[in-house]
Amino acid sequence: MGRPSILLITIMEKVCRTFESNLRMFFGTNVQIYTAHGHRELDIQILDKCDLILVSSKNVLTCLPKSFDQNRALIARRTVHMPKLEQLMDLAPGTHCLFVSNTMETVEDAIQLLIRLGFDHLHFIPYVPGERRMDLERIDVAITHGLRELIPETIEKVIDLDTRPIDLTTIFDIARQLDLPMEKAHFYTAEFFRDFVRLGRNLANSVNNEKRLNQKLESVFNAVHEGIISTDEMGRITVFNEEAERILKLSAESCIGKSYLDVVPELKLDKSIQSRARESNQLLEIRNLVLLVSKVPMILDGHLMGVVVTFQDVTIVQRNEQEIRKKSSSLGLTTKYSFGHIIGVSGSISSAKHVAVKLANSDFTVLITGENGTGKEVFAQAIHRHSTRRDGPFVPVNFAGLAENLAESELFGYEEGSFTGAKKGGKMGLFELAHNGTIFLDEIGDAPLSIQAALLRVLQERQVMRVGGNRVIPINVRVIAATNRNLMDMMSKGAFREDLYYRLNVLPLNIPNLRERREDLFILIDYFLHDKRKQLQFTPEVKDVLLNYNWPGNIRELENFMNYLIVIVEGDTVQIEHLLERILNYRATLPASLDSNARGKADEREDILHFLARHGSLMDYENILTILWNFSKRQERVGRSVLCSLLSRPMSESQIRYKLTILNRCGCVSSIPRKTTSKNGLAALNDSDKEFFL
Ligand SMILES: Nc1ncnc2c1ncn2[C@@H]1O[C@H](COP(=O)(O)OP(=O)(O)OP(=O)(O)O)[C@@H](O)[C@H]1O
Repeated sequence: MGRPSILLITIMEKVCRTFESNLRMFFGTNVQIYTAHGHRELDIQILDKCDLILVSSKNVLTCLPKSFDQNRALIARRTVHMPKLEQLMDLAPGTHCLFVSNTMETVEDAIQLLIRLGFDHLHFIPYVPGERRMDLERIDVAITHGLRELIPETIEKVIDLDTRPIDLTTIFDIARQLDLPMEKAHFYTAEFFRDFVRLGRNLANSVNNEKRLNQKLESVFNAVHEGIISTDEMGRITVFNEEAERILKLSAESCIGKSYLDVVPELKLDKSIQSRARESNQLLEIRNLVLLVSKVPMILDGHLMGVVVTFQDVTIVQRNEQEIRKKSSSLGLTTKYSFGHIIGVSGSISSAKHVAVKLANSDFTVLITGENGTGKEVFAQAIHRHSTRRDGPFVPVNFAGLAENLAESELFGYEEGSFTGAKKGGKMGLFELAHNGTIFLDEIGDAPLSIQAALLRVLQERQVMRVGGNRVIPINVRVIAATNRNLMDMMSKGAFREDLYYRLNVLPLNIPNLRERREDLFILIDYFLHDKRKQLQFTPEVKDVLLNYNWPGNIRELENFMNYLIVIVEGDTVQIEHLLERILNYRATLPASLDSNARGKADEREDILHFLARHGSLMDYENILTILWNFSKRQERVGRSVLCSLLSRPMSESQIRYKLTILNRCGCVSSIPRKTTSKNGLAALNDSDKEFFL
């Protein structure tokens, strides 16, 4: 007996080839295979002699001769090429898919199979060219099994699932009918299941990726300061973030999955769903609140996927705005100074300026050190103004003036009801206020240890949590800290955290004190006077005193002193008597040699002359000393007013007072308080008037 024979009859040649290769894989050479396809005449002899006729569809049967015994024919059940299905997985629910084939039977059969395989979220539209006219306008994609040529040209996106192979059950039917061995069955089944597993794995991966993406999106939604509700195209709620829960006082759990009409019908989303138009900043009254609402329809590949609604409580928006406005003016969130305002030509200030410009070009944390009033804040503002954050806020915080119990809520803000006295609606912290700008932590050395720990956390994590809150708020701020204290010293005493110090001291900048740049003194004085539109001259003596004063309050002290002079000087010249006591009486440091006995008299004389010359005109000193010498010869002492009257070059009382202080300081003149007689006749010591002698 010969091999059993099968005649394959299909309309398309491609289908015939696929069937042949499917049967070969399963039955190998155990069957004789004949093929017939298209509208070519059928070889009746072959039709008669074959044991089994396998046809691709019922339609084909109608083409066979009437005499043909239909019991010998088998209609092939068809499956789908599994890996090709992946292309359908990216299609959004509701996508309009034109399913294209050559017979309606094939189309319907293929659609049924896809729906059974789980693609029931797609909207399939059967299509056989020429069968009926249809509007192809709303079609998103055409799907076919290997018949691309039948797809209308107007459709751009095409998914070809390839010719459908013979289903496994048909293979088993053939084997049974022809009594064929099943030895290769496992190849076919293995192939089939391998594709299936691969498809499943890819599907699982994409499900996992989607899950991860969803988790990320969820945390983004929850970090946002606005309520967010998202629905699908039917108006069913799919997202309900934490802020939405807080504003509407509803739990996400009780809302998700429900129609928005059952939860917040006031949103009136039907209009957005129908019109697909976005609506921004509508004021809606919902659950006794006035909300500022925006609705944005989500459209993907021309399909409405749902609507995203964002909203804020208007009272809070207004309060925040007011708070920001208030803060902007009271805290001066805008800067006053730039590098142009930093006056001085000395080497030390020029090099500090030079370094600061470089620091401004980076975004790292800066630690500015320097004495009181040297201009640390001026530098901080100039750095901010010169940086890429110049359009953002500059928020100064002074730790010296911040009470420990309020520091945390001031810096990080608080939520409503977090402590007694907390404002309704909570409050934004200074770090939040400085978002996208610079925060200036002034007098950082005065920050209590508890706040140092909190600051360290913020600097490390770049996010804050309001007092009494449970969500983290990401912040993007540049930190500039400043101090006049010796942080190293404080660290060694445990008063300043080492880890915080190293977080702050990324870019150090030291501002010189005024004593280190005396050459800038009169440049600064001119600047302040010019700024106040005042012209003042300084006598050489006054200049000398000012140059020798130690300016412990630095530029701030100098600026205040200029303001004082502007008020008290009546003419246009500053005389010695205009100077403040503390400046006048400042004990200029004597040369070390004057205190030492080790050096000879000549050296000593030289040093004294040098010292006197630095504190005024030597001729004036000579004039005073000559008068005192004449009195001393008679063993007499002399008071300031008599001395004044005897001078050949006139000097004012305060000039005399100053000169006598200097002479006294270098040991050339001695003084004792003058004895006066009081009204009751008793002798009294008058310390304000002294008598001088050599
Ligand atoms: N180089 C400068 N040029 C002009 N004015 C300056 C300069 N430096 C400081 N000033 C002025 O000196 C005053 C003190 O400056 P600033 O407040 O920046 O000092 P500070 O070092 O931050 O002081 P503190 O340590 O007390 O906080 C300011 O009014 C400022 O106008």
